Amino acid sequence: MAKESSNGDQHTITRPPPTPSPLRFSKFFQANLRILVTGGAGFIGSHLVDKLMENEKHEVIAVDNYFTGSKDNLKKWIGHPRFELIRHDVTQPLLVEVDQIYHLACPASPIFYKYNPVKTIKTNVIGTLNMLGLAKRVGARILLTSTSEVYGDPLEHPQKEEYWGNVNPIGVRSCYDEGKRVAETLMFDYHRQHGIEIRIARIFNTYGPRMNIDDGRVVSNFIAQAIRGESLTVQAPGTQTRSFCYVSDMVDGLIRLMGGDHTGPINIGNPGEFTMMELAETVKELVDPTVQVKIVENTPDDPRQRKPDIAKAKGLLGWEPKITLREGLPLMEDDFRQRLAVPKKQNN
Ligand SMILES: NC(=O)c1ccc[n+]([C@@H]2O[C@H](COP(=O)([O-])OP(=O)(O)OC[C@H]3O[C@@H](n4cnc5c(N)ncnc54)[C@H](O)[C@@H]3O)[C@@H](O)[C@H]2O)c1
Ligand SMILES: O=C(O)[C@H]1O[C@H](OP(=O)(O)OP(=O)(O)OC[C@H]2O[C@@H](n3ccc(=O)[nH]c3=O)[C@H](O)[C@@H]2O)[C@H](O)[C@@H](O)[C@@H]1O
Repeated sequence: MAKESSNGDQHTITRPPPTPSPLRFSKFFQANLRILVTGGAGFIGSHLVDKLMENEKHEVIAVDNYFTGSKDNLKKWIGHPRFELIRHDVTQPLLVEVDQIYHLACPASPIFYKYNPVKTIKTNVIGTLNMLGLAKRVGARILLTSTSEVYGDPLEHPQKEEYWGNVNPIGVRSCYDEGKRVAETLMFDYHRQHGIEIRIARIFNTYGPRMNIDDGRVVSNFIAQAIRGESLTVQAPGTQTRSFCYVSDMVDGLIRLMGGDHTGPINIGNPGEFTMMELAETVKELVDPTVQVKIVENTPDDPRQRKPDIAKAKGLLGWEPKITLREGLPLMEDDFRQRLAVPKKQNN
């Protein structure tokens, strides 16, 4: 049986999806949807859990090894009858009965994914294989949170989903960007070979409350530095660009992608593009105009520019971001001030 994929593109399915068990089949119509979120104790994962739990017809299972995530992010759900938290490493097989899988587990900040690159690539490859095996066994739909880093240091700008990327296969970032590229390949191979229902989101830089204060990513670094009265560390040359998406917009995009008819990959991100120097100046203006900005050394293979083309997300999912950077940064500042116990000065 050959059928076109839901995107109407060249991806051919060779087998129909596995039939859900009779109990789960009836549940689709009568009872709760059981949803697994891997990496559920992390930054995006915990916001996604919050949103999924708002629907009383959802049961949510969060799985995490707490490498970069924390139980604290999920504390309001622990003990809730529709919620379950499992300490588990996705590089090991997982046996649960679920209807949907949001597969987020993977360290995302460059300083963390470079800390143990072999573990990062195992998480991307073996972790994704395990979650696809689970999806195959139970007939669940699975969504992978891939990344704009699959475009590497892009030679096309803005980046469309059709662009194949410019990625260093042996660099210090490869455990992450090549790891996610293999994860995407595995998703499509399971889709074509076994008929698994897949969804792939290519996420562009996302920020918001609950990021680790010492996460190392640029927005969390600048906000924490400005609150502490330290210099903002702009990595040279400072003209490199990124496009920043607020976390509630991201979660909305992921849920629409999971619920829709399109496999993706689909870019989910905010097309507003800023140089790192512009970002530093904006944080300085909003948080503390007296802090200094200093140029520090950069790390190898840092992409020079990044901006999503979101025509597919708009057209196929009816999604576009709502929160601008100037609206999102103060929401993150409030959260960081609370956690750092540094109230805003009256004259700021
Ligand atoms: N935030 C972004 O800007 C961004 C951009 C592109 C893609 N993504 C992707 O989104 C997902 C979530 O990113 P995030 O920003 O929330 O990062 P995060 O580090 O806060 O969350 C990742 C979570 O995965 C968990 N984890 C890591 N390895 C694991 C393993 N082997 N087994 C089980 N759990 C494991 C961590 O403990 C953490 O809770 C990641 O897949 C990341 O690649 C994020
Ligand atoms: O969106 C994505 O696809 C990827 O984006 C980020 O990777 P990166 O853009 O390198 O994120 P940051 O570490 O926040 O760096 C962004 C830019 O800020 C600069 N930077 C970083 C930190 C800092 O203190 N100062 C600074 O100028 C970096 O040189 C870089 O140019 C995420 O960390 C990845 O998980 C994600 O997959």
